[in-house]
Amino acid sequence: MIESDGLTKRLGGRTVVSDVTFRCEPGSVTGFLGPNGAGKTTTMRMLCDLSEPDGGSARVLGGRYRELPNPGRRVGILLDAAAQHAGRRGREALAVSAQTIGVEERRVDELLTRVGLDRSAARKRVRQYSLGMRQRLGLAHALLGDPQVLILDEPANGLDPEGMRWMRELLRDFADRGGTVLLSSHLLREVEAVADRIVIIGDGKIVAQGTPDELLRDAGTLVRASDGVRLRDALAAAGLTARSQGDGGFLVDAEPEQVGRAALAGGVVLNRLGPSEGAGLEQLFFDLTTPTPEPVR
Ligand SMILES: Nc1ncnc2c1ncn2[C@@H]1O[C@H](COP(=O)(O)OP(=O)(O)OP(=O)(O)O)[C@@H](O)[C@H]1O
Repeated sequence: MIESDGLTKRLGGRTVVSDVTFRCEPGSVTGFLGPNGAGKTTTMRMLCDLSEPDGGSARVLGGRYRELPNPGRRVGILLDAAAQHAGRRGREALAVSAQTIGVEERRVDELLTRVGLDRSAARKRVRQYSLGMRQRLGLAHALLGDPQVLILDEPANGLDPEGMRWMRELLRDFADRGGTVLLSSHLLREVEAVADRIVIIGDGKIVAQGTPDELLRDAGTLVRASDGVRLRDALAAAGLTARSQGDGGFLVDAEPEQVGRAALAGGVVLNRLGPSEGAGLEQLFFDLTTPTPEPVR
């Protein structure tokens, strides 16, 4: 279990994480989704006690990370794959960590195989690794202590499509065995394919959270007319917030019935009216993380 309760952080004179609250349950993958600079890394650093919150609290497995007995055996963390010791060989780096947290050396080779680093890769120095290889090694570090919780910041960065699929399968399997996974990404597709729950952050604030289905249900109404200008005017007259989709279509922040009534009042003939499933999470993500939705003009 991971609990972020009102986490708040000020950096460089401004609030970069503001009142961030969410929970990640055992047996599930939670995707922490937001554009670059939204506050994902800062939040994760507070969860791992690498940064002191200015407000709120963070709990992992029921307590503060730093107060957990032998946290390396209970929580696997990958925050910055690029920051690993560049001068060490892959296997050596993992073996040092194993010794530090009291894990048998046998597990080092098991994990290298599990993350897809072969003998030749394991012998190379980390500075020769591509970002994708560093991610794999970072994940091996995170898994080394056979933890119950994984906290991973942009773990798919630098992986090719095959590598991303492999990562998703690994995380799915980890959660299916009862583990708790929190992974961040700025790419919706990556998160959508694996997450049971999605927490969307924009400009330091949680803008939406729920299962992918719940988020889609709340995504508004898609409406279209041959006369897009007239429809736009009718929506504006009803005071509805809408975003143009092109082709006379609009994504409206209201229920279909409200939108239908607005069109009727404006005498507009519609050729589509319904929940916005077709617009997908992509549009929702874009809308939610774009600071102010354009009003209809
Ligand atoms: N040490 C710092 N001093 C001042 N501002 C900072 C510092 N670290 C981060 N920030 C700012 O805080 C905001 C949130 O950054 P953060 O790295 O948490 O975002 P992110 O969602 O992880 O984005 P990315 O995917 O780009 O890493 C950004 O605007 C960033 O510029």
